[in-house]
Amino acid sequence: MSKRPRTLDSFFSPPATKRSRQAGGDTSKVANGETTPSQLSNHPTYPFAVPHLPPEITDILNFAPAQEARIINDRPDLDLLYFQPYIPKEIQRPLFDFLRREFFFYKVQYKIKRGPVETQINTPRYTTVFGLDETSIFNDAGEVIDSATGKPPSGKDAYTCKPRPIPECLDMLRRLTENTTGSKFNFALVNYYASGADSISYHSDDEKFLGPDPCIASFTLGAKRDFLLRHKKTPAAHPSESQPMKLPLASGDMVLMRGKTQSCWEHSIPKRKGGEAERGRINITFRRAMTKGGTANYYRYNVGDGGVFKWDGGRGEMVAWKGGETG
Ligand SMILES: O=C(O)CCC(=O)C(=O)O
Ligand SMILES: [Fe+2]
Repeated sequence: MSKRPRTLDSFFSPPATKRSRQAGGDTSKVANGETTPSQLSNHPTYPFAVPHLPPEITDILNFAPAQEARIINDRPDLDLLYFQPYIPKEIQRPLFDFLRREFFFYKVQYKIKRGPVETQINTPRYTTVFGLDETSIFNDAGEVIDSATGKPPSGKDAYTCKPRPIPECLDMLRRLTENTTGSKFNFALVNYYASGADSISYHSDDEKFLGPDPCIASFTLGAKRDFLLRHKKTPAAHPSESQPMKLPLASGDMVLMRGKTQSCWEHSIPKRKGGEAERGRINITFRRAMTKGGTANYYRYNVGDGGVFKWDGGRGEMVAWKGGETG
């Protein structure tokens, strides 16, 4: 476990002593009815601190997975575990509301060049990311250090992005997922699909920096959305290339994609008109990146260089965060 990123919660958090309710203080109920200031995860790379999950959620999250997994491996090269659900029913909504309210999100834009043609891409969903690949860890002061030498990576080994530790509220789910699956994860990617117009097009998460046959755990909270899977094109033209498999992912569900799923299949969340999708959906994927290239890639495409967005409960939408107040 020495190579896991640290969350620095004890370093930056207020003391855990119980106090009476303070005006404007960040409070959460405890079992005996008293309130205590929420503990916070913070780091110089965060625009604002992220509270720990309240005990009403953690007490029940500890019972996850709520159901045993169904194995889906009856199509060529496909290997999935499908937990319906993984997150217990009582906390699906509170956990969705908490994560949507407390995270900072981004709307990443970038250009791709195919031959002479440059195309502007506007990512059709909100994203955010936390984690650090296997070559480095966070020390107790929150600095990135080389996993082997304990020194800050420098020269050609230095990071050009600013890696962020996984906040405790997500790290608890990461640890549970490691226990359930026996796999290790050092990255958490978060997508927020605000409406049916938000989507992710067909792709596979088969980058070299994840190593061969990566194992990826993918959680749904909030609105149900269809998850489509199709086999990549082959000379044999499998029926699974033209007839995608559809999993209607509901709040609390988790799909573990493993084996040859990434190398041989693609997946997507297509756009949908109206209905439940308008209520918003959070997707969390836990992954394990092996090289610095993975860290650079994940921050480029999930944080980018644009502004911060934060959920505005009054307006019921993500709004550009002005800085200063942490809502
Ligand atoms: O939202 C989902 O369920 C899928 C997200 C996904 O495929 C990705 O982030 O790579
Ligand atoms: Fe994906």
